[in-house]
Amino acid sequence: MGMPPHSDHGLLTLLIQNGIGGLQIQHKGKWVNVGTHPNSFLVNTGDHLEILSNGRYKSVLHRAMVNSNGTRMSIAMAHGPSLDSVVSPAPELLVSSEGDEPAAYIGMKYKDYLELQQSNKLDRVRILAV
Ligand SMILES: O=C(O)CCC(=O)C(=O)O
Ligand SMILES: [Fe+2]
Repeated sequence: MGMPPHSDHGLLTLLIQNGIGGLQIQHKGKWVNVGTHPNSFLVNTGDHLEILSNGRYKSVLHRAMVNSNGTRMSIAMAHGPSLDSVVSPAPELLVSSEGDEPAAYIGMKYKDYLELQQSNKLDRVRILAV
């Protein structure tokens, strides 16, 4: 099964793949193939890690391509906060010895974020870019 370009919600996603490639990440504007390594997890950074870290860790834009070499199977395990948590940049990261750093993201309840992401309104674009 293929998947259109998106970034994951939550902090981190752990992905197990069956050895058939097809996952690609966007790096410097180009789609790059991700290899499959046996007995390993692939870890994707998610939107809420980007928000919490005030942009220090960017969520990765990725997609899954189908191919004729075999059936690709993967299991993705998302990890995020509780649904009622408001996620915003960590206050500790907004002050440093060099002065104040502006918050680059507004706070939003995780549940509301998921509803927005799942709605058809955004056509599965990267929600942080909206
Ligand atoms: O097919 C894949 O490995 C991608 C899965 C994925 O990106 C997701 O479930 O969010
Ligand atoms: Fe994903």
